[in-house]
Amino acid sequence: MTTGNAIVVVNAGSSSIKFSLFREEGADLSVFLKGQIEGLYTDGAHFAARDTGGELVAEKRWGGETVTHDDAMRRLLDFVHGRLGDYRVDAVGHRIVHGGAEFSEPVRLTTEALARLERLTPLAPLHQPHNLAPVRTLLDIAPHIPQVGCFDTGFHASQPPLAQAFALPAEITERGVRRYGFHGLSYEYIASALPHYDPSLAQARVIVAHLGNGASLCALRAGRSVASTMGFTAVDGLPMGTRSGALDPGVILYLLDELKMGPREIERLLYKQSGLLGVSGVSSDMRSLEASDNPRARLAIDLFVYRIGREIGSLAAALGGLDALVFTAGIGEHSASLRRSVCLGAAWLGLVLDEAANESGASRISAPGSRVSAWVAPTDEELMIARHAKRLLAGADT
Ligand SMILES: Nc1ncnc2c1ncn2[C@@H]1O[C@H](COP(=O)(O)OP(=O)(O)O)[C@@H](O)[C@H]1O
Ligand SMILES: CC(=O)OP(=O)(O)O
Ligand SMILES: [Mg+2]
Repeated sequence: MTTGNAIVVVNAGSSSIKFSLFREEGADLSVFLKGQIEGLYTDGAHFAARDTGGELVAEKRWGGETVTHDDAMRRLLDFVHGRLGDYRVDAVGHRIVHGGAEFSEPVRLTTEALARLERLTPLAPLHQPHNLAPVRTLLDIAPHIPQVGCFDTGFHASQPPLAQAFALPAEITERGVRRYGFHGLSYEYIASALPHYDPSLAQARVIVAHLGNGASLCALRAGRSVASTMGFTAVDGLPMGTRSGALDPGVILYLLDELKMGPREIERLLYKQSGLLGVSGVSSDMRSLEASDNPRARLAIDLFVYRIGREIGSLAAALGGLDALVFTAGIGEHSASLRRSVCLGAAWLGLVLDEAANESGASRISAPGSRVSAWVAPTDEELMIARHAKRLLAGADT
C-alpha cells in the first residue's frame, strides 16, 4: 500500500459535498483521489470518486430518495477513511463560507475558533452548519490532526471600503453589518490560474461568473477582488438554485407585516424555496430546467440570465471598463447554452462569442478580435484550500 503524507480537503457547498486527497511531495501537492456527492435535496443525488487518472473508483446514484448534508458527510468521511490506507494525514482543510469581520486569513481550527464561527451560522444557514459539523466530529475523534479553516469571505477583504458599505447608520455598520462577498476560494483559484490562460489577464479588468447552485459574480482588477454581487450573506445578488438573490428590502417588511410570516419562515422562503426552484416550480437544478419544456422552467433560466446581464453591467462600472469575462462552477463550466445567452447579452460591452468554441469545450470562447475576451475556467476550491493548509502548517513549524 502507498504511504506518504496527505492533506484531506472537505468542501461543503449548498447542493454538494466535494472532497480531495492530496499527496505532499516536498513543496508540491498532487491530488490522488477526489470525489463528490452532488444533487443533495434533489431526487437525483449522485456520488462519484475518481483517482489521479480520472478513472471512476466508486459510484452510487440515489433515485427518488433525498440525500441531506448529514447523510452525505457521514458517507464521505467513511469512504475517505477507508481509502487513506497508510497515508499520514498532516491536515484536514475545510471550506468555511462565513468568516465574518474576525476571520479573513486561513486559521487553525480549535474548539474556541469553532465556537466563534458557529455564531455566524445565521449569516450562512445553508453552509456554515455543514462546514463546521465535520470539524467538530474530527476535533472529538482525532484531536491530534490539525484542521485548517479557509474562508469564502477572505479573498474579498481587499475590496475598497465603498464596495463593502451599506448605506446604513454607523452604529449598525460597526456591528459588522457590511458586504463581505463569498465564493472567495473559487475566485482566488481563478485569479491564480488566469495568467496561464493568457498572460495579459494578470493585470486585466475581469468579471468572474461563479455559477453553481450558489451563484455570484466577482470583479477582479489585477487579480484582486474589487466588488462582488454577494453581500452580508450568500443570499444576495443573483438568483440561485433555491435562493432569491437581491430583493427590495421592502419585500421583507411586507412579508412580516402583511403576510404575518415569521423570521424562520422568511429564511426558508429566501434560502430554500426561491431562485430557480421557486420561479420554475420544477427544479433547482439547471440540467433539469434545460431538459424541461415547461414554460416556467424557461422563465427561471431567462430571469437568471437577465440578472447576470444586469450585474455584469454594474461590475463593469465598478471596474471602469471590462477586458474579460470568465465562467466557472457547475453551470458556468458545463452549460454552453447559458454561457451563450450571457455572452449575447454582453455584446454591448464589445464581447463577440465564438459559437463553435463555446459548444466544443474550448477555454477561450470569444471570437478573435473580440474587444472583451470570454473564457471557461474550471474552478478548484479544494486545491486552494490544500495550498492554504500547507502554507499555514509550514508557518507553524518554523
Ligand atoms: N452539464 C451541465 N449542464 C448544465 N448545468 C449543469 C451541468 N452540470 C452541472 N450543472 C449544474 O451546476 C449546478 C451545481 O453546481 P456546483 O458548482 O456543483 O454547486 P455547489 O454550489 O453545490 O458547489 C446545478 O445547477 C447543476 O444542474
Ligand atoms: C457561498 C455559496 O453560495 O456556495 P455554494 O455555491 O457552494 O452553495
Ligand atoms: Mg460550490
